[in-house]
Amino acid sequence: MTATVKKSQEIVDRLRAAGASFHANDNIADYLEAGDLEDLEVEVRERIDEVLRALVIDVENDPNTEETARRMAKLFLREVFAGRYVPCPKATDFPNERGYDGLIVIGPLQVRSTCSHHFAPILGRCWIGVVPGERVIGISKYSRIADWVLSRPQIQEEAAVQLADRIEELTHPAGLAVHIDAVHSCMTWRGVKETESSMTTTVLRGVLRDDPEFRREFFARLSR
Ligand SMILES: Nc1nc2c(ncn2[C@@H]2O[C@H](COP(=O)(O)OP(=O)(O)OP(=O)(O)O)[C@@H](O)[C@H]2O)c(=O)[nH]1
Repeated sequence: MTATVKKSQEIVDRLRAAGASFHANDNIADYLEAGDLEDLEVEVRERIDEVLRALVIDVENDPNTEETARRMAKLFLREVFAGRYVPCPKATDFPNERGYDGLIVIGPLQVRSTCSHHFAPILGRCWIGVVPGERVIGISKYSRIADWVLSRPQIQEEAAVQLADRIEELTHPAGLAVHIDAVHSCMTWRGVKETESSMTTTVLRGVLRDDPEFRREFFARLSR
């Protein structure tokens, strides 16, 4: 093993010493140091190269796959799983000065994720409903935070709860709804090949869970 191949173990040791969870959909940015991601990218590239060779692909002579390990390392660490390795986007909050107490619905937000089980893409739409409390955040931040939570290996139920938790921590709303409707390519592209099916999940909190009028209004406002 080269020195860089030990980087993941060094980070795992740090996480274990801190008692921190590092499941596929956990964010570990607080435990990374300057230069770690660059070293991890080298390590992941080397290990994926081994996987390609184990798949009996001639990475030395096939011009289409000779750079695939490098591309996949970047894809995982910097793109589709970036939400594991970078901190939550900043969301400035503002006072809800005039006391707006109606429902705000943001969406559909385009969401992209990856299922933890087969690492197959998940593509879908997300709607966020908020009945504000004393503070509000800019509406673009819902999209940024959704992308941060979903850019990890996920299962949809946990993604919806993680997204609701983060919005709740940031804004302490009187009511919150997170609705995701997504197509899982582990079901459409492989396996049962159910090409027409999607999965919907809804997390309801506060008045959006307890008040039937708010709940009805949220579902009525979802644009299909
Ligand atoms: N609950 C839940 N299940 C999911 C999600 N994404 C994928 N799955 C399912 O999780 C299961 C994966 O575990 P296994 O049943 O061990 O996988 P498998 O034998 O390859 O399953 P098949 O897809 O039926 O071929 C599959 O049934 C997937 O369809 C998700 O977000 N939530």
